Amino acid sequence: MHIYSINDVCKSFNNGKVEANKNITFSIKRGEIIGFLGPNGAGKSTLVKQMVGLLKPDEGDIHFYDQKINSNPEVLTYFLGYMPQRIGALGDLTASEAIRVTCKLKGLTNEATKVEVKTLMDEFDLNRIDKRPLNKLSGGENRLVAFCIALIANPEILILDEPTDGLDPEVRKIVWNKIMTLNREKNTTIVLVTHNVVEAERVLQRVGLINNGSIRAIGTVGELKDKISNQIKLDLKFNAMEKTNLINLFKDSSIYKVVPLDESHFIIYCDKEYIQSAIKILIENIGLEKFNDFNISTPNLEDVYIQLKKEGIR
Ligand SMILES: Nc1ncnc2c1ncn2[C@@H]1O[C@H](COP(=O)(O)OP(=O)(O)OP(=O)(O)O)[C@@H](O)[C@H]1O
Repeated sequence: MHIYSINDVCKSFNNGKVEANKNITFSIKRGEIIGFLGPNGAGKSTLVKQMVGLLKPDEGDIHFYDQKINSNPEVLTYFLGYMPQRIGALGDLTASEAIRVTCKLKGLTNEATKVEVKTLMDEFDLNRIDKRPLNKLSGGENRLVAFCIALIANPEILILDEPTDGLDPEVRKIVWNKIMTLNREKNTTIVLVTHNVVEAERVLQRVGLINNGSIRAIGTVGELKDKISNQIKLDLKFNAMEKTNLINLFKDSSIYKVVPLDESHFIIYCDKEYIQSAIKILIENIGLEKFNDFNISTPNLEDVYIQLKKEGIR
């Protein structure tokens, strides 16, 4: 049975001017780790806010097991841990106070609350920042507390909106490890939003790529990579003066897809059989001496993401 079923969900803002989610449909099985990737403003947070009952879909419906949550989000309270992008309401409390209050809201006894506060404060080394309220902590510290709050009472499903955003590499590793351990040992279902494609590729079992409010592709990391498996990638860094030259060289081609990352950094994607001619074109028209870096590789999930973001997957 699916833990979540999302059917044809649409959500817009500003009297329909901003279509944040358009006909979103997918389901989630118990014990999955699924993540949503997409550029800023793609509609990821809007989607998870509807899944946790903070927003109501304009159209379509969301079921948690067999319960429709559009009109009855309370059913989620005991099953769900949610980490929002920003902690607003608890900002005047310290980490331990915020954890304690959330334990009480979740119905834990005094004794269980005491144990939970101590366990989380110790596990994530939060005692060192417990003198200041959450709104006086750094962005990363604040997000770590938000992550801990989502873990309270060992929920069956965790919905995490950019859990590692702003965390330093060491803490990021701790958070990803915790996510994987909970999934492996307690079969916790994890739904997350992230911009970190490289880390996501290691952790996620299924990925949904969202752009302009729609799911553009959803599947296992392998399935998404298969969409571009016959491609090869040329990563070029060169003198910015050559930018126009390079764009003009390939602008009428349906064989080469040129993606600018910045003024002097470009990626060219093409099917494997065309790579030699791409190199020939570059050498003859620009010259090897103009390139600061030149790298050929097979594409990874990040490339699926880059292509989706810039132009859409072919
Ligand atoms: N409460 C709101 N009122 C008006 N517009 C909104 C509201 N919430 C979101 N939007 C708009 O809906 C679109 C989708 O926003 P959303 O926050 O879901 O994107 P996102 O993919 O989570 O972006 P990011 O990666 O930047 O967090 C954006 O254009 C955003 O400006």
